[in-house]
Amino acid sequence: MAILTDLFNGNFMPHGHCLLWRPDLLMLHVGGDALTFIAYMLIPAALVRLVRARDDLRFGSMFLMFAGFIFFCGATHLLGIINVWHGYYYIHGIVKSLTGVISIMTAIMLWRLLPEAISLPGKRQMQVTIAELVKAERKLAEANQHLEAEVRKRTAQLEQMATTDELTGLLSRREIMRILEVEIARVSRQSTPLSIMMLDLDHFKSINDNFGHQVGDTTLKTAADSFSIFLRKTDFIGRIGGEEFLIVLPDTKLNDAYELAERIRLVLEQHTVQAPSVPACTASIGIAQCQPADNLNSLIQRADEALYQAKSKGRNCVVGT
Ligand SMILES: Nc1nc2c(ncn2[C@@H]2O[C@H](COP(=O)(O)OP(=O)(O)OP(=O)(O)O)[C@@H](O)[C@H]2O)c(=O)[nH]1
Repeated sequence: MAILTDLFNGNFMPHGHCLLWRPDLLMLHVGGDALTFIAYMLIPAALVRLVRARDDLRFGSMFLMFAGFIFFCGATHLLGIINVWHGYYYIHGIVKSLTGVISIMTAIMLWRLLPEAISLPGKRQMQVTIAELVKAERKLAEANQHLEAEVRKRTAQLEQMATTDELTGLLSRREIMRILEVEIARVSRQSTPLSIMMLDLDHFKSINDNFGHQVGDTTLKTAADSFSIFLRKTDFIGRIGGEEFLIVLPDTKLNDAYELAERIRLVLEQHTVQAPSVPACTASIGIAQCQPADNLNSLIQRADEALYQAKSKGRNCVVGT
């Protein structure tokens, strides 16, 4: 209270040459310096916070120099207030000199950075660049989509090539064997019958030799078509060798497989005549029903043995085991 009274009655007069100061003049100077001091402490704090928060900030060291420079300016204003009542002119001088040094350094740094700062792209230029980037990105996404579609198409083609025999369109050897393995596993789980048919065209070599490879190819295709007519949707047929085919018949007992084989054999004779000069093609067929102890190899072997017997019996016949 005593200080406040002194302050306003004029007794608490400034130091030194300021003896003539009046209370209103004193308030004006002290108030102005105090506000400037507060602002000059808050600004560096904000700048330091900004630099610490944004590691991608350009000219971060310049911001820190500004922070230091403003801090020292604030310190001189603080000493300006203190020196009204005390005579710390020496300290004030040192702080002013430091402020001067850091101000000069900041100014030099600013001038050195100026060309780089001026050359930074402006807002409009940035907008143009962003628009170009967005356009390029869209084009890239389109190209990517196109590429993905192409890869999907090629993958489907490769899958098709791996599972299908190119000439006849039937399943490939690998695929029909894979299916047979699955069906054998199903037999042991569900105890349903499963039969297979091994079919080999007779004297096919002579067709090739007498009428050419192309006629041989056509015969193979026609034969494949004629087998397929008799098969159910649940049956599978594949080409497992040059003129050798394997038919997998789920849910089929040996007798039924035998009947089906006879029908296929008979129809083949009629279907494979391409021209009056080309003789009809016949087939020898070996069939086998899957037994509980069978695996892929043993089942195939039994059907193969039956086929061999059919060949030995004079061909164009069916043998079952
Ligand atoms: N045109 C054609 N011929 C093929 C193809 N694959 C294999 N061959 C031919 O099929 C013939 C098979 O001959 P062989 O193994 O002696 O059998 P085969 O003449 O039918 O005699 P058997 O089976 O004992 O009745 C060979 O001449 C092969 O060149 C093919 O994709 N196209």
